[in-house]
Amino acid sequence: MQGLFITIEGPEGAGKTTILQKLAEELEEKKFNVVLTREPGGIQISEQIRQVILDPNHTAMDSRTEALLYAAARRQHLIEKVVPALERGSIVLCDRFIDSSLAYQGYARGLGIDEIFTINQFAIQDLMPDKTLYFDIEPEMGLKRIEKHKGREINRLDLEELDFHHRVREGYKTLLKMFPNRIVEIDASEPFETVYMHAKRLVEEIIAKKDTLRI
Ligand SMILES: Nc1ncnc2c1ncn2[C@@H]1O[C@H](COP(=O)(O)OP(=O)(O)OP(=O)(O)O)[C@@H](O)[C@H]1O
Ligand SMILES: Cc1cn([C@H]2C[C@H](O)[C@@H](COP(=O)(O)O)O2)c(=O)[nH]c1=O
Repeated sequence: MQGLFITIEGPEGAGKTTILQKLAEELEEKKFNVVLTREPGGIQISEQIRQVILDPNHTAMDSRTEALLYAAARRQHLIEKVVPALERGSIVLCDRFIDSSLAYQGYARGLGIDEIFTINQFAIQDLMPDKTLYFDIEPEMGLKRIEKHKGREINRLDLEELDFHHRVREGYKTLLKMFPNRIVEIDASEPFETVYMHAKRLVEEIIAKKDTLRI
């Protein structure tokens, strides 16, 4: 495909959404076609699935149901939004993708990284990101940031115990070892400008390797 598929990953409150928004604005100013989107969500059907998954009242949700719902939301979002954008030659910046399922459901919930990869393979049919930026942060620091973030809804996964959030981070560390060529780590505990400049430099390097992207 003509475009570039970049995903951004990390525990809660790492700064993914804020940095992606700024990056997208700057790339658009430089005349790139950018599609900024998120998972679960990004299109109507997947946003509705998101509400079901993340509703804090849904405490009875089974872990496998949760994993399948994330994969279903991913499938629809990929087919309706990501693939057409890549075919048009856009840069797709996606806030979370398959690695979230591998870290949260596969590792932290204990369902198994390989098992979760298999059900997701049915959903994505080999369409993996070109590059993934992993924002690393201590869960305590990330959770403190989202507590302070006015207007940020607290969802069902935010409410998991601290141990769960530590396992999520361990899960991501495992993925870094499994996919060393695709996933690159950024220290997200640094001040905002430092994290932003690091992410921006990496994205510019990725773009420079692909010369078909400018409008
Ligand atoms: N490097 C930083 N230092 C301090 N605060 C930050 C930094 N980056 C982002 N923030 C602030 O932390 C809060 C959470 O940021 P953001 O929503 O971007 O995180 P996130 O990784 O998308 O979180 P989640 O995945 O849980 O939605 C926001 O209030 C944001 O302004
Ligand atoms: C895609 C995906 C996400 N999750 C979790 C990670 C977060 O706790 C929420 C999404 O909230 P955010 O504010 O948009 O970051 O869902 C997951 O467990 N598995 C996934 O595949």
